[in-house]
Amino acid sequence: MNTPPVALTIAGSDSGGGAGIQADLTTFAALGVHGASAVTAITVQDTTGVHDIHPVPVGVVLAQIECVLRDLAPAAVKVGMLGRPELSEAVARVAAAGRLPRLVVDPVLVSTSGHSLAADGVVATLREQLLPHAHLVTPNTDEAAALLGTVPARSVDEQADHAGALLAFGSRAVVVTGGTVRTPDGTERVDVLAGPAGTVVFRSPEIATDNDHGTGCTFASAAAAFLARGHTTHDAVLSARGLVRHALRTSAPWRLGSGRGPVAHTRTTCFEATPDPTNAPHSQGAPR
Ligand SMILES: Nc1ncnc2c1ncn2[C@@H]1O[C@H](COP(=O)(O)OP(=O)(O)OP(=O)(O)O)[C@@H](O)[C@H]1O
Ligand SMILES: Cc1ncc(COP(=O)(O)O)c(N)n1
Repeated sequence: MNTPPVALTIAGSDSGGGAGIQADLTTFAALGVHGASAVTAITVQDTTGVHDIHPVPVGVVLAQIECVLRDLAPAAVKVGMLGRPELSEAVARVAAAGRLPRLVVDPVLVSTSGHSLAADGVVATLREQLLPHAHLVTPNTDEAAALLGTVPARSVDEQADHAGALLAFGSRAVVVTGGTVRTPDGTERVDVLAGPAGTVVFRSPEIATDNDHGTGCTFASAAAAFLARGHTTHDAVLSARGLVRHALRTSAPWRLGSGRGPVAHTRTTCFEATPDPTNAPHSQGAPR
């Protein structure tokens, strides 16, 4: 049996298992990637919300990162909740030293349940210190607006403008997720990828579900896992969308918890076997 590629997630723990480290590790496992982790914070969290946050000391987070980098040589790294500007700065220093390969940055600021997951100053340190070293940045429309100091995109064109504007902070590619467009046939979900070779718009029908806690973490960690497996940025984004859509469809009828339930990370192993005609890019010019 071949040795699996390794991916490292630097993220917070979600005790409810829907987002954060728990979503990342189950997603890595579903994609045949060995998952290593550096826990940045322990959140007291369930499907109804975030009830408390206990930050892990910066030195302890760095020690976890160091020993994983030394021993396991990850092929890709995903960064989620950092929570504090001093931790963003510390992780950015490791990235600036060129030690975080194929770095996927999910700029986690607020949970689906509406709780702040980032203190003042995190937006500025992400933008100025971490983003320049990222291979791919995966903000949703609200996070993109916060990073740009503007209001969330209201159209696909504005979403594409925001993705392009975020590229100016120095990352190789940016995908702004979570746009919605109403058509005569219903609502579509739109993600816009901008990179060195142009802009690609992905549009697919919305999947009706209350179980969407953790979509952003699952998307970003799936993209990191596909990059670790050698996919191009465009193909990693396309496949990550496919995985999230499969997870949303599978869990749509489930009832887990009394709030917004988690997507079905555990049922994503065979999603590649099922071609998904609803997941295709709308325009060409893919970043490589
Ligand atoms: N109801 C849905 N139907 C189809 N696709 C969805 C739905 N909800 C989210 N997605 C997709 O999930 C992926 C993650 O994007 P999303 O914008 O939800 O991240 P996020 O807001 O950061 O998530 P989180 O809730 O974890 O913060 C994107 O590809 C997005 O299009
Ligand atoms: C530890 C942690 N990391 C990230 C999120 C964001 O995910 P969501 O927006 O789905 O709540 C979260 N809720 N908790």
